[in-house]
Amino acid sequence: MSGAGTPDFFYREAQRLGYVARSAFKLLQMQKQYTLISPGSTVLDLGCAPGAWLQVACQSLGPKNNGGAVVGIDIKKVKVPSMHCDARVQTVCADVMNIPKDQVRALSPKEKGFSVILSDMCPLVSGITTRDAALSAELGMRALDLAVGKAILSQSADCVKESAPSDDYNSSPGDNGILKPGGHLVIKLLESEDVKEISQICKPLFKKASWLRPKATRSCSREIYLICQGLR
Ligand SMILES: C[S@@+](CC[C@H](N)C(=O)[O-])C[C@H]1O[C@@H](n2cnc3c(N)ncnc32)[C@H](O)[C@@H]1O
Repeated sequence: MSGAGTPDFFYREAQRLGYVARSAFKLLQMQKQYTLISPGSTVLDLGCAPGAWLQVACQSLGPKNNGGAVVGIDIKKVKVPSMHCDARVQTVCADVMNIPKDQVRALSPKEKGFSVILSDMCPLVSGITTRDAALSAELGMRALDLAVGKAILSQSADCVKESAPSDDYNSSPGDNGILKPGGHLVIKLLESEDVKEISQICKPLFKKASWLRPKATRSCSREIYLICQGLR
């Protein structure tokens, strides 16, 4: 709903087209601009409730005989929407900050990892701008850690900081990510100084990293998406 209590354009469109939330239009715009999901993609959707991105991701896989899979994780229990989703979509209720990486990998087809990782996770907004941005950056860094693994992340973070390895990214050699080479990663963040640092960490890891503020973003929101394409 819009601020005045009247449904806005994207809310009405979501209702008309059978999407469970207006956020569907954010992923639809990303698909149109970047074609992140293709027939046969294996998609991990972090923070998937209520399920609009699950719907768009499944639609983007095309007909069932193209194969592919969509796995959603949310701290809330999510029922797979009946519209626009099929048996290729499954959801798991878990805290992404705590679930072991191997457990997430085990959810991918043949445990081979994912070709697309989407994070639309956001913290419960307190209204304290710096606190909300810091929590959002933590969720974003966790998505990046799941994607590329702490080993690679610590190297890239050290290059950015030009300092000793950060304790946050201490790694073991076997700590690999679950995003396949060539894969794509989307991270939602709330604007702050931290987001610049996250994009600096991502740039050398991917062929391309760009920012997008989708048209469906509410004007009062500070959210912005980092679109990372083609894991090296
Ligand atoms: C903006 S909503 C996602 C909307 C979703 N992309 C859609 O289109 O339906 C953000 C979600 O992130 C989830 N979330 C926040 N922190 C999380 C965490 N640590 N683990 C799992 N989910 C989390 C919230 O429960 C919430 O459902």
